[in-house]
Amino acid sequence: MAGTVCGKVAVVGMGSWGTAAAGLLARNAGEVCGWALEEEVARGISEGHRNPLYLPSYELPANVRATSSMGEALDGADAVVVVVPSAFMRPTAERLAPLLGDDVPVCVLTKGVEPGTMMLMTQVVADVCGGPGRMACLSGPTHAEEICQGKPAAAVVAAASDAVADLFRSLFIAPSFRAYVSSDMVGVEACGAVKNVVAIACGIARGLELGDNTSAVLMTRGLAEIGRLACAMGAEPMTCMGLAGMGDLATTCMSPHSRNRTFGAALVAGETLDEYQARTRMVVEGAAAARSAHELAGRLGVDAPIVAAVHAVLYDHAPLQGEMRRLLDRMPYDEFYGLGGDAR
Ligand SMILES: NC(=O)C1=CN([C@@H]2O[C@H](COP(=O)(O)OP(=O)(O)OC[C@H]3O[C@@H](n4cnc5c(N)ncnc54)[C@H](O)[C@@H]3O)[C@@H](O)[C@H]2O)C=CC1
Ligand SMILES: O=C(CO)COP(=O)(O)O
Repeated sequence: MAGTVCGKVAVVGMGSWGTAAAGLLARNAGEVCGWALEEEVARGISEGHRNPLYLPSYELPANVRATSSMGEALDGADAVVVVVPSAFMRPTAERLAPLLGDDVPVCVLTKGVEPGTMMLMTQVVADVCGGPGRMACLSGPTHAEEICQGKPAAAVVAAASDAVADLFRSLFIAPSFRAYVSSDMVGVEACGAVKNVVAIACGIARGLELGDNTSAVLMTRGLAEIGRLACAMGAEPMTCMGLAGMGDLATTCMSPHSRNRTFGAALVAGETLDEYQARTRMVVEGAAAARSAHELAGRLGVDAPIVAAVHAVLYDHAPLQGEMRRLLDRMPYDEFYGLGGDAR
């Protein structure tokens, strides 16, 4: 029944995931008000209950509206969900800061690492808006296209405060959407950012028609790499085995809905990142994450060969086949090296 958890939730960013998330939240909040960059999106949702640019076939519940005024979206909100692409997180947080009440809880759905600072997305928002204790993140295998169709899915809400995690769990839970809880914010966010890089590698392999064994190897060794990086950042190892790690890696590497995987295949066909993003209007977070994850791996002394290969292809003009060859030519060491296995 609408409105049982809280009165108003603001959703900042009405792209694909913001739109689908608003539909979930509308079951448990009295009112959901989205902030959309595009006037046309705000109008389409408020007047016709559809987002004309992202997932236009999805009819939003009647208690969802949208505005291009951040002040109007935030006015009287009991909770805020932020879901703009990672590149716009800091400027968006700067707009949010003067409008956000001191104790209003904030849940970030964006996946990425800020270049330069190497902050995770909740850390960026807390850095600008203050109140790290009110922050949460939600991550997992949640392609917006399938959430809108009511197909079963699940995610994990991580927060330092149990009360904040419980609030967002209650806000997101729906008959076909399960929301688990965790206190490992670093683990959940690190997994969500780095799996997008592995998905680009899987897309490249698919474009090169390398077959299902290759995809499975990239996913499995990618998960080991995610584990090494996330743990070096302070994550709990088990988080990588969960919805934000293995779960999201699987859907992003296998699903035709994945922008990261599709972009990898498009690269093989000769399309550039800018061309792909302009054509689809959608964000490929793994491209930016490849830069940050590669730099983080260097800073933390973590072996991350798949991230390095994607980085080389995207930013050093390295040939795709050559990077694949380089990965294959590496000496295989202990399968769980860096994760409790021997250093041999
Ligand atoms: N689409 C999905 O199924 C899922 C997406 N995510 C994550 O959610 C985040 C947002 O992605 P999507 O909702 O898919 O977006 P999208 O790719 O569908 O749309 C792009 C979004 O960027 C916004 N935008 C463009 N320029 C902007 C600016 N200057 N300032 C603020 N916003 C601007 C657009 O208004 C639009 O909302 C990403 O981090 C993505 O990885 C996470 C889970 C699922
Ligand atoms: O994070 C996602 C699914 O959980 C979205 O992945 P893509 O950005 O590759 O579509």
